[in-house]
Amino acid sequence: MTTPGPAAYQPFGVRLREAMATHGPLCAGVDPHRGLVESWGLAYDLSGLERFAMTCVEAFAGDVASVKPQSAFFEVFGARGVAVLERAVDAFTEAGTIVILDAKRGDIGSTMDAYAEAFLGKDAPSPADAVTVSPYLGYGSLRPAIDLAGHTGRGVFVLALTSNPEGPSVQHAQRDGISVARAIVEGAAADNAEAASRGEMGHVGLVVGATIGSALADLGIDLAASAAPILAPGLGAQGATPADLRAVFGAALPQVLPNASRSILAAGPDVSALRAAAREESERLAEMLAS
Ligand SMILES: O=C(O)c1cc(=O)[nH]c(=O)n1[C@@H]1O[C@H](COP(=O)(O)O)[C@@H](O)[C@H]1O
Repeated sequence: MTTPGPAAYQPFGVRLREAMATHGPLCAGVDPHRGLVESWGLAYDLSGLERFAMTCVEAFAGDVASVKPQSAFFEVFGARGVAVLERAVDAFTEAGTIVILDAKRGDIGSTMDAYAEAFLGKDAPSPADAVTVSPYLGYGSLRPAIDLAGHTGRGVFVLALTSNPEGPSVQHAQRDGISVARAIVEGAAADNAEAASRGEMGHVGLVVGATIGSALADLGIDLAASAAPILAPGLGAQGATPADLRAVFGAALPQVLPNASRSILAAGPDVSALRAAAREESERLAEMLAS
């Protein structure tokens, strides 16, 4: 039997909706780039990494709807870096802040099963509320993570239309007149259908960059109908603005978690300044959504 995770309380989409209503939609990135760590006056070593991560915990925990630690910047320090990541994830979780771990995993189903257990399972060392996953071994290969997340009140965010310029070469490619990205969105919509029938967001989220311009319309993609929470990176450092969100997402805007990392983290290392930067951005985004 699967030991209930947060599902004992509420499904992921419901928890996320509540957190966004309370704090605004911003998902604050925790990306300890070397340049940022050094600009905070910290050494780029394990102690600097820990200080950076824990400053983010102090600034963001309980103040934003969700955070997204980028695993790569912790993995670069080996097992001890991953231990710092785990401490940060645990601290955010303890404060009730939703953690979307940006690990972008994806593999054949049997291996995906192990990744799912590692990040979302009952015995995971520091389970996240959701994890980013790559569907480029086929959407169906993600089944173990999608199902485990559903059973434990957690979520996945499936890459659909990424913010990088190389993305369209794969994601816009078509088979039988349907783009790869549209097939992924339709997969998520099918997995979220039950939640959608209750008027809720589902547990299968999608990653759609705020930088993609008119791609949704061009590819005939209906994100609103997917009932997917939509993680939208690309604000700030990658050039997208809050105004772009409205143009890109249209009717799906209420499902969008705009993500910004470097543009907010640049306000550190002062905890109050960092917290204020995140709050201001989240308020600006909430106002934009309401207008
Ligand atoms: O999955 C992601 O979060 C992601 C997908 C994508 O299409 N583009 C993208 O930038 N990201 C991540 O979002 C964050 C963006 O950081 P900033 O550009 O500093 O705001 C990084 O952690 C990226 O790895």
